[in-house]
Amino acid sequence: MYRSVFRDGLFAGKTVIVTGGGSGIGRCTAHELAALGADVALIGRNPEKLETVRAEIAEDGGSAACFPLDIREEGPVEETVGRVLERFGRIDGLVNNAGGQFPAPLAAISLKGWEAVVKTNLTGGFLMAKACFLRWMAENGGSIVNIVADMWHGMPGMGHSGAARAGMVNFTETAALEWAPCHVRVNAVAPGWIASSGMDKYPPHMKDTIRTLAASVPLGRLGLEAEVSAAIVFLLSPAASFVSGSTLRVDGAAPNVKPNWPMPKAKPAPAFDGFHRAVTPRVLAED
Ligand SMILES: CCCCCCC/C=C/C(=O)SCCNC(=O)CCNC(=O)[C@H](O)C(C)(C)COP(=O)(O)OP(=O)(O)OC[C@H]1O[C@@H](n2cnc3c(N)ncnc32)[C@H](O)[C@@H]1OP(=O)(O)O
Ligand SMILES: NC(=O)C1=CN([C@@H]2O[C@H](COP(=O)(O)OP(=O)(O)OC[C@H]3O[C@@H](n4cnc5c(N)ncnc54)[C@H](OP(=O)(O)O)[C@@H]3O)[C@@H](O)[C@H]2O)C=CC1
Repeated sequence: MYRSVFRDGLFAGKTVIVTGGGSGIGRCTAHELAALGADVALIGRNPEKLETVRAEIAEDGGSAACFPLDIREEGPVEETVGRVLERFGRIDGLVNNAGGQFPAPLAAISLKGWEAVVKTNLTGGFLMAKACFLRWMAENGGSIVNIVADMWHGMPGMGHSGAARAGMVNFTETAALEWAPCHVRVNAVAPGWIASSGMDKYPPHMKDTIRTLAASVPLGRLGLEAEVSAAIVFLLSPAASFVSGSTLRVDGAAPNVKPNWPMPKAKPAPAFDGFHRAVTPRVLAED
């Protein structure tokens, strides 16, 4: 009889860390994993949000524990990964989901703001992955899923975050290569425009801009948190046992839908001048 890989208890006896597990896509992913039998380690800065999700999971009969942490701090990251191991005895999966940004034009981003975003979306994911690898996965295998966003060809207002996400895609591909001999798979999920609770933090005019983007998405709407979680869970699971180094877009076929945030007015681009004409190949310069 054929036994499908997709079955109840798919994650029974497994432990998965979900960063940013106290809200939005992370919360939804934590619920999905717990419903499939995983012990879930919830990470985020706000202990109350984590505790709410832990209690929701417990009420559904699942298993979760809270580990308040700012993923940008190396010492606390290592200490927290150690505490997850003490609590659950193993780490089979890591979902590097914690992240975010404040939409702002590049010229308005201070060094402090740039570093806050890049450390959240790139450095923190690296620290978490490295700690899980060194403390457990190098010896026992595992699966890591990094949440990014498809902004690597540029996105107005998201320069800090886009640079970090592009870096995270490269990190994903490099870690997949370096850690393959240890049976550690590393993939990324790139959500498009998702109607998540994370968007609640954006100012009203930006939320309005995002709502209007729905019409430009080929599938005709914003995505749902659960639609991103389903992709994350697939990549974590044995169903993806030959998938590593991939970035899976979950965006309704909308990699190029860019927001029209209020940005400084552009000056017209300079015209083709004499200097350029002098160095332009003859065939192009004839007229
Ligand atoms: C087709 C593909 C589509 C892809 C679409 C992608 C769309 C993405 C959507 C999402 O990601 S939705 C939800 C994600 N959640 C959030 O974004 C949460 C909100 N953001 C944050 O919490 C922060 O941005 C953070 C960096 C993630 C958290 O860092 P931290 O708490 O350390 O930040 P702050 O203390 O608030 O600020 C630090 C520093 O940053 C500067 N700054 C903050 N806001 C602005 C701003 N609006 N403009 C310019 N600079 C800003 C500022 O210098 C702060 O320093 P000080 O004020 O303390 O000097
Ligand atoms: N919604 C969307 O359209 C898209 C979202 N994404 C990305 O998906 C991920 C989830 O987003 P979403 O659920 O929408 O938004 P949320 O804001 O709900 O989720 C972000 C989570 O990250 C946590 N977090 C932020 N900074 C840190 C930190 N330094 N250390 C630990 N935890 C941190 C937050 O918790 P706390 O504040 O308590 O620390 C929060 O729970 C993010 O990386 C986001 O950028 C990507 C593309 C599109």
